[in-house]
Amino acid sequence: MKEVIIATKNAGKAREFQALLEKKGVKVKTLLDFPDCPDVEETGSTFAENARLKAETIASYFQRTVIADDSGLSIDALDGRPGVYSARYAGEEKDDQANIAKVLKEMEGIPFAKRTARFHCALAVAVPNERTVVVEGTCAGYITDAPRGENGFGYDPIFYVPQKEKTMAELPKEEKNKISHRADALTKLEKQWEKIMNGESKNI
Ligand SMILES: O=P(O)(O)OP(=O)(O)OP(=O)(O)OC[C@H]1O[C@@H](n2cnc3c(O)ncnc32)[C@H](O)[C@@H]1O
Ligand SMILES: [Mg+2]
Repeated sequence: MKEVIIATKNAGKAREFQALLEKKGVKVKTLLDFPDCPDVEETGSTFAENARLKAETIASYFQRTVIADDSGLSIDALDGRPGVYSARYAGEEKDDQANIAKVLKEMEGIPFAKRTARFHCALAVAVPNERTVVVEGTCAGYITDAPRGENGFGYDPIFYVPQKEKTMAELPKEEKNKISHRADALTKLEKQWEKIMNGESKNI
């Protein structure tokens, strides 16, 4: 079975990539399998820049093809925040509960119709010494006024998906994986997938 390294230390993302890529017959390794792997500082100002930074650093570390995911939540009423700071919105500990609490506090009193938001996912595919490819996916919804559901990770319990009438955390994982920003971004790599798996990104 072919194998790909996803440059993430986020266990929630790791589970989703495992499920999404299993369907393509690809085995996923993540940085959770390589505890000595260096941390990459996310100094970019966009999801795309950060995804590229993570993918290129880790591809050069392993001298192998690596895919990185930089993602987050943009809320219109908060001028796009938490945005690229989604993981650390309430502090360096990357605490999902604290991040959710901070968002809900900032959204107090805002009516449902103005609680529009969007998940973003940038995926960067880096092959050592070749051109990096970056694609982006999104998923639109609304911020609830309280968390609901146990599935998923991160901001899923407060992200309401109107076409499902549920929060992302109330959806079974198979359902999330059909509509998520991550699934949308992966679709955009569909045509190049064979080349990526053969490490030929310059020909993409
Ligand atoms: O950088 P890596 O190691 O991949 O892990 P991370 O958790 O730091 O990941 P990001 O820098 O991309 O930050 C993304 C944050 O956005 C949130 N997020 C991303 N995708 C999400 C999803 O599908 N559902 C809910 N929240 C999500 C979640 O809080 C993440 O911590
Ligand atoms: Mg990160």
